[in-house]
Amino acid sequence: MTAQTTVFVALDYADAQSAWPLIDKLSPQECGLKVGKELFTSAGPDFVRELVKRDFKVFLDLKFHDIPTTVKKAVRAAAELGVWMVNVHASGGKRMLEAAREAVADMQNPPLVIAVTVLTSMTEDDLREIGIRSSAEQHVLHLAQLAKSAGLDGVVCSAWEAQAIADACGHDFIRVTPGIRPVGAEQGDQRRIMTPPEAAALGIEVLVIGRPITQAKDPVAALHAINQSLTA
Ligand SMILES: O=c1ccn([C@@H]2O[C@H](COP(=O)(O)O)[C@@H](O)[C@H]2O)c(=O)[nH]1
Repeated sequence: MTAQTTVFVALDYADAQSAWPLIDKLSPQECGLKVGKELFTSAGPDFVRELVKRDFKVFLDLKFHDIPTTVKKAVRAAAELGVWMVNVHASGGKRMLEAAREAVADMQNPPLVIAVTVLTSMTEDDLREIGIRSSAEQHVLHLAQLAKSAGLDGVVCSAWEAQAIADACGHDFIRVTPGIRPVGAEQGDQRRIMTPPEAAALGIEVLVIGRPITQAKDPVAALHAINQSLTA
């Protein structure tokens, strides 16, 4: 792992019981943990609090997307779990993004609040189907600048757009990139993908990696190999 690139393991398990065997073998020094919709819905807030208690940096990936008041309350509830980072969808608009920021403004140790731009599973054909005519990179940049102007800390994007975001939004605007695939790993439903060393070479702060680790024969060895590849 380089000084600035950290792997967050996406714990996309059905329930806490299925997730603990891997978590018990991991240390907060070698990775952060991402809890998404499936595991949070089944395992709940106490599971997240336990990860925080074990000193893991937790990215609670619930991608809130609703009216500003609802998002503000949801972000606050997520933040009070003690997590390191929470997120919302940038396409909820500027007032919604500002509400997300305001939700944690009075906290002593607020989580980072970031916005999802264009899902890494989406192609330009997918964007056209939902009425977006610009290229994926242009749309990601537009949403990243909107998130920046609303005072958010960074964005979820694909590694393909990471350099353009740093150029447009500055180097302290965090880029969180799923869609990371070691050479030979199955692409699955991801479309805008990059290898871990290529992404680290771009200085990307957070690499989110799920199935290439969790579905490996030896998930801990898979994580170690990825961390090694970042420093090679
Ligand atoms: O644009 C996005 C936003 C979030 N994700 C999440 O990241 C992980 C990726 O898992 P893999 O198994 O490595 O594909 C997953 O939890 C997604 O919900 C994303 O992939 N893309």
